[in-house]
Amino acid sequence: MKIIDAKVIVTCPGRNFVTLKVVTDEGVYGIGDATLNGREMAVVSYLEDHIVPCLIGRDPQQVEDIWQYLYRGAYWRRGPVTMTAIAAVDVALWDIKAKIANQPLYQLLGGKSRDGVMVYGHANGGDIAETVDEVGRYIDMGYKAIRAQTGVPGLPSTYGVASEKMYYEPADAELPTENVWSTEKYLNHVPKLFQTLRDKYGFDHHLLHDSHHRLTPIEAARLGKDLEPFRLFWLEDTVTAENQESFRLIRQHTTTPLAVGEVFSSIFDCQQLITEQLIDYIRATVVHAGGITHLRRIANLADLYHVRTGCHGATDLSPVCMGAALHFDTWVPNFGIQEYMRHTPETDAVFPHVYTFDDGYLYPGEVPGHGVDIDEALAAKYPYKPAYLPVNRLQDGTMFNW
Ligand SMILES: O=C(O)[C@@H](O)[C@@H](O)[C@H](O)[C@H](O)CO
Ligand SMILES: [Mg+2]
Repeated sequence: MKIIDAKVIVTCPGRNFVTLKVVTDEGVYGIGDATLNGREMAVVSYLEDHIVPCLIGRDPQQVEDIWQYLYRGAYWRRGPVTMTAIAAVDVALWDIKAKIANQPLYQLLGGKSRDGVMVYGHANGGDIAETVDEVGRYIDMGYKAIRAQTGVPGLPSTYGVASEKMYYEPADAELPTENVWSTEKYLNHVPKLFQTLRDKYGFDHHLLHDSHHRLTPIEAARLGKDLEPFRLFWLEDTVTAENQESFRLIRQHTTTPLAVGEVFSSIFDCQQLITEQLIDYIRATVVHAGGITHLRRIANLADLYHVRTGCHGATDLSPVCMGAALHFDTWVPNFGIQEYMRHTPETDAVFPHVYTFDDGYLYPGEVPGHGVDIDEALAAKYPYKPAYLPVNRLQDGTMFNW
């Protein structure tokens, strides 16, 4: 079997997605997500100009060898653009391999470790009252785990709070919008949200929160301690994790479980966090961390250190990524939870899929492959539309983390 074509499909059904379709001489094809929110066209070029020419003529069944070729052969290793491009190839090849085997992808990874994949949804509100109502709505939809994000008094905007409740889309402008941030206001407010949530709903549901890279280690330690009475499932992205050692300080002060890693692109981004047990959940996912082949390596390392998976699953990761991640989640022994920020009906129409949601769990489906396709004709109706993620400044104008 040989790869005879590999095309990059850019579509924007409400937001941009980049998809790689790998076609073989026997008619079987596989698809992979290559979406990097706000930097999509960098991955398009990396694929079209530097990877696709190297794929033509290769045997698509050599998933590992092609991964190694694209990683070691790049010379300039790692980084989000490189690893997202490699991920798209990897997922497409796993899709082909499972179709050839006439098996759902999870069977090729080692079979089911669980029937359903527990997911968490995103409840958000402009203030505590609205956020509490939104959490109630997710409970009514059957979710066992809900992330709660609320507006902060005195701040015009904050991460994770949007007018559109079901489909949060942060890439909101053709050039980056400038948000304003105050850690002091945020730290004073968030504990009140979780106090109110626990008072109203008790402890029968998992609650999660995302600080979105905006704290220093000692601030993260303070927030973790303040939230301990509310027993969060996890507190996410407290501190940017380029300096993995900085998580030692947080760990010394709080038992609130820590999650990090949605921006990680390789095992080296989290090796110390995992081996020193500085985190409880690793958020890396198939589309940005080198595909299933590399994510398995991360999960296997994490398993040795009691760290569980918590794959990223925001709206800007396409249904192709979600489908592949669900097969990974169905297999991985040290599964924690899967993020599930739903896609719009427009997006779902471009990416027909067999995965289903029921009572707080996602199910990958039983068709051969990862169970997601792309309607190329429909995709062509939605041309690329430049969109940037916002940037963040402190109230004195200092550039900060978004
Ligand atoms: O945990 C999350 O889902 C967030 O951190 C994301 O919404 C993130 O902001 C986006 O994926 C960025 O494109
Ligand atoms: Mg996050």
